[in-house]
Amino acid sequence: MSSLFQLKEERMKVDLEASLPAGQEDYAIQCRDVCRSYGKLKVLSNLNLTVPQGHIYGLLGPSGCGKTTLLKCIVGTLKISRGHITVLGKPPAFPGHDVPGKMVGYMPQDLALYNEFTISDTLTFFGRIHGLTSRETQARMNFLIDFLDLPQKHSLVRNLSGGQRRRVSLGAALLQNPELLILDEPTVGVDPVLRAKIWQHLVEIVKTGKVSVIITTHYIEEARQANVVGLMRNGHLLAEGPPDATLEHAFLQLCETSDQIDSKRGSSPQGGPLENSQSFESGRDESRPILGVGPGATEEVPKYSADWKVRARHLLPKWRNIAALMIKTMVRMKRMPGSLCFQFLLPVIQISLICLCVGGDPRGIQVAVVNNETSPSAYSQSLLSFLDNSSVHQVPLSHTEAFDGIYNGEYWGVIGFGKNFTSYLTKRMLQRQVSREVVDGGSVHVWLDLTNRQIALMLQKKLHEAFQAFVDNKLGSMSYLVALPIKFEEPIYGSQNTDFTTFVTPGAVLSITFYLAVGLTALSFVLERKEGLLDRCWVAGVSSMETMLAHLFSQLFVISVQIILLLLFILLVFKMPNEGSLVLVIILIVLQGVTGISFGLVISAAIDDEQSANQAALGIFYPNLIISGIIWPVECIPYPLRYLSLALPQTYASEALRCIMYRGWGLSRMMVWRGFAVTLGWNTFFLILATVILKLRT
Ligand SMILES: Nc1ncnc2c1ncn2[C@@H]1O[C@H](COP(=O)(O)OP(=O)(O)OP(=O)(O)O)[C@@H](O)[C@H]1O
Repeated sequence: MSSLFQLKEERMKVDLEASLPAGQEDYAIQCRDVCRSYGKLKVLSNLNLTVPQGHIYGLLGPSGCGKTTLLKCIVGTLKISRGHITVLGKPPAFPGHDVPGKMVGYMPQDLALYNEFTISDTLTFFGRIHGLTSRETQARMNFLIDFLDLPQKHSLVRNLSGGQRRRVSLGAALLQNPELLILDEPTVGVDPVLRAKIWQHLVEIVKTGKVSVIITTHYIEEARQANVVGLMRNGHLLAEGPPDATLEHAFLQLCETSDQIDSKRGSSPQGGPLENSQSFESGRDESRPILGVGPGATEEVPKYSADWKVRARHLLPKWRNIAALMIKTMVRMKRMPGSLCFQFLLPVIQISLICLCVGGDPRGIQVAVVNNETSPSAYSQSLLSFLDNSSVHQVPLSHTEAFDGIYNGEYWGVIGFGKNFTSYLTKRMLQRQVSREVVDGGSVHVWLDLTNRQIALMLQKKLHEAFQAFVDNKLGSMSYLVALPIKFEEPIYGSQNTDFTTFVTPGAVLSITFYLAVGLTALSFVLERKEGLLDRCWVAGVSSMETMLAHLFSQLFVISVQIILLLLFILLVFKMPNEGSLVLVIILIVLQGVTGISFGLVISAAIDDEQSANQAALGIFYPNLIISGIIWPVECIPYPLRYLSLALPQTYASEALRCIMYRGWGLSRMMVWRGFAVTLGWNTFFLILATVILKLRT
């Protein structure tokens, strides 16, 4: 076995050295001592690989050996923990270098296509990102549709078969005629005739010497058409060299050897299978492939540094990419009208339900009335006639029936009048000194079921209002003698009829806008990341900043429509007062929406799957809603928790919105600008946090 390897090693070394020039710039890809782990799992271990310029490099290896991980490191979507990678002469993501960008065509293993797009939309989108003119895109599209045997260009991706989708994905990678093609299993699920055609195309384009290809495949017969083949196992390259008839045999033998070694390592007490990598063959450096060492494996990797101006330009967002992403979002919205209507109407439905169901006066409350006065002209009858009938439903009963009823939960209160109520009340007005019995007999007696505080408070309020109306209308000039010695003057702000709905609405508007923005952002980003779309756009040259800005601008459009509908409803339909500047109201709500978007970005940066993202969004929903003083005033929150409440994004913002709408205040008031300042502070914090998490997680 070892003699076979030695023989092959020497022959392949000669082949490669004969066919490849030695300059650094002649390598499309160079990987030197590359290591990458997922947590404790070491996936790439001191891997060395060289893709010569103008060659097809076939990467073979059993499932799970790290091929996809290696390709992700090469395109730069994953950072390596150690080692060096150069792609077309520079490290991936080097400032001013078009990798990621139009120099690479990347076909990821996941299909990474927008399901709501047509084939034409898909290719147009990637054409825009690569800066192709519409004529160039159209010409390439016609060629690719014909070459890849794709259905009508107006067919929706979601209606295509698995193989057709894979071909569209390959088409997107080939679109801009890149210098380097990185293809992760492009021929899975493709019929043999088309597979042969794809390989023929790859062979043709590399013949120009300007295009290089690295391709992973499980089909050994395909790999024979590559110029160089790399055999990978357990995170390192076992062999690298030109393919020949014994390739399959060698590969199987290498895998078997590696299996035996793995089982020996597995039984050793020292860590996982890849940790002890020195003993593959005694005395052999495992970072060097057995069958051949790609040219330049031992070369020093040069240090790369970029001018600060190039770095600064590299960081600036490209409007072309932002526009392409925004058009993409608009096209997707157009293709999902149901979802768009839901996004527009949901806030209106929510706020309408709040205005209709929260904070209003209870209606039709059953109250037992025990009136021991029988005369129709008695004061008790007159007083009861002033009681608001829509809220309080009076049920005349005997004393026993009334108390049986309230104990059985049939009535919320009992209103009782003594048989001398009228004469005692008159005495209270006319006589200078009255006995306790007269005061007691001239009072309305009320027994309440206080288990429902809102109903009890409403009954008290309605009785006070009825008594005041009775005193004002029936007792004439002497009325002041029985009036309460407390007088509420005209309110400074608000009106006598202000109900709890008025308090709740501004906070509710802010929290609805905030949470919808959180949910939609987190969900769309998590799904796009899960489906590999974010990575694919990134490899096409779209930066995280451009993705975030494009999402922000598109989402602002949705938020604007939501806010217009919300304000129309609360101001015109539910007649909420607005004494202040409508512009300030709109700006504050929009800023809260942006805070929601930035928080959604944090969730999507930190979390990979939609279930966990949903849990995170739901997990903070109720605590934040309750502690922010939206449903119930902050003044009721116990102290340690109140400090937390004041730090939350919606507490001061809700207060500011109430001050603008109900007090007519402007930005010169601390309670107003504080709401804006806290909102902007949270915005900045969330955006920085999302960027940091994204950077740490690549
Ligand atoms: N995001 C991740 N988090 C943790 N482990 C991962 C992650 N992605 C891949 N792995 C693990 O890394 C190892 C290599 O995976 P990779 O996808 O690179 O293999 P592969 O050679 O491309 O396999 P296949 O041929 O089946 O596509 C596997 O053990 C896999 O479970």
